[in-house]
Amino acid sequence: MVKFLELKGFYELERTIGCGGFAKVKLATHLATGEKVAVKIMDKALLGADLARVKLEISALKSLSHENICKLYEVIEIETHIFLVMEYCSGGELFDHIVEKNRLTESESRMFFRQIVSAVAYLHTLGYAHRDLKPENILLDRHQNLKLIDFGLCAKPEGGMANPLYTSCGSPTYAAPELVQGKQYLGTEVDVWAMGVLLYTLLAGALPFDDVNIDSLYKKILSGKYEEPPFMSLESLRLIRCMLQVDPTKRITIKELLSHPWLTLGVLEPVQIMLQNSKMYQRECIGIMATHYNVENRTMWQHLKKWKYDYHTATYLLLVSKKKRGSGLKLYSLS
Ligand SMILES: COc1cc(O)cc(Nc2ccc(C(=O)Nc3ccccc3)c(OCCC[NH3+])c2)c1
Repeated sequence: MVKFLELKGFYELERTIGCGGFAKVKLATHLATGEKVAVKIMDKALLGADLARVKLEISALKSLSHENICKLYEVIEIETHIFLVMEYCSGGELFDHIVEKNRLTESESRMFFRQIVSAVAYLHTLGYAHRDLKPENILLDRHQNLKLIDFGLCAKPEGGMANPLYTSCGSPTYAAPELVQGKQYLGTEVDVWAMGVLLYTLLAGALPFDDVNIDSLYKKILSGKYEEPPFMSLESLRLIRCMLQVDPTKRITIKELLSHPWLTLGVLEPVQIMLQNSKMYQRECIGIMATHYNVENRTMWQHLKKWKYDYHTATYLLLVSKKKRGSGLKLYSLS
C-alpha cells in the first residue's frame, strides 16, 4: 500500500471500507486521541475536472455541523492527493441494516426517518441540496444514529435554493421524474422525492420503482405508480403518496415534513433541525489541548477558532465527541 509520509505520526491507515470512482475510503486511527476515523483518499491525477466538485464538497462540509451528518475533521492536501478525515460510522450502511431485517417496523422506520428529515432540512436551511440520497449514503454510528455521507453531488445553486439546477446526477432508482426528464428542477424537491423512495424502502424492504432496463425504470418513475404493500399502514401510505408526487409543485415540502403527523406519531416534539453542542465540553477540551501542547488556553482557542481543519481541528472535534460519549479525555504524545 502506498505509504503517505504526510500522515506518518498523525494517522495510522488500516483497512479499506469503501471505494468509489476516484476515491478510496480507509479506516484509520487518529493517533493523538486513539479515535477511529474514516479517511477519504483522492488521487488528484484521477480527479481531473472533478477536482472543482471536490473543492465544492469540502467547502460545504466545513460549514455543516449536525448530529446526523458525517463530520469532517481535517483536510490534508499534498501534491498528488487530497485526504478528507471524516467521522467513522462504525454501524455501517443503513442499506445492510434493512437487508438484514428484510424490512423495518413502522416505529423503527420513524426513528430513522426523523433523523434523515432533520439532516436534510438542516442542509436545505443552509442552502444545500444533497441530490444523492440513498441507503448506501446513510451510515449508522455505534448508537444507531444516522449519518448522511457523500456530498460529492451536493449543490448550492447561485442565488439560493429557489433557483433551478440542471445537472442530472445521482442514482436513477432514487431520481425524481423532473430529473429523469432532464427538466429544470429544484434540489429541495428532488431531495424530498428521494426521501420518499427511502421511506418506502425502509417500510417495504423493496424499491418502489425498480427495473433492470433503464428505460422501463424511467417509465415507472414518470408514471408515479408503485405497489402499496398490504402490510403498510394507511398513514404511512398517505405520507409516501405526498412525497412521491410526480408533479414537484404538488409534492410535500421539507418544512411540512418536519411536523407531519406520521413523523410526530407517538413522539412529542416536531423534528429538530439544529442540535447544539455544549459550551462546557468545548472549554474543557481546549484546556486539555492547551496543556498537552504547553500553550495558554487563549492561544489554543485563537488557533481553533480559525477552523483551519488541520490536525488541531481534528483533535478538538474528536475530543468533544469523546466527551459527549462520556469517555475519558486523554491525549497521546506523537511518536
Ligand atoms: C460527509 O461525509 C462524507 C462525505 C464524503 O464525501 C465521503 C464520506 N465517506 C465515508 C465516511 C465514513 C465511512 C464509514 O465510516 N464507513 C463504514 C464504517 C464501518 C463499516 C462500514 C463502512 C464511509 O464508508 C464508505 C462506504 C459507505 N458506502 C464513507 C463521508
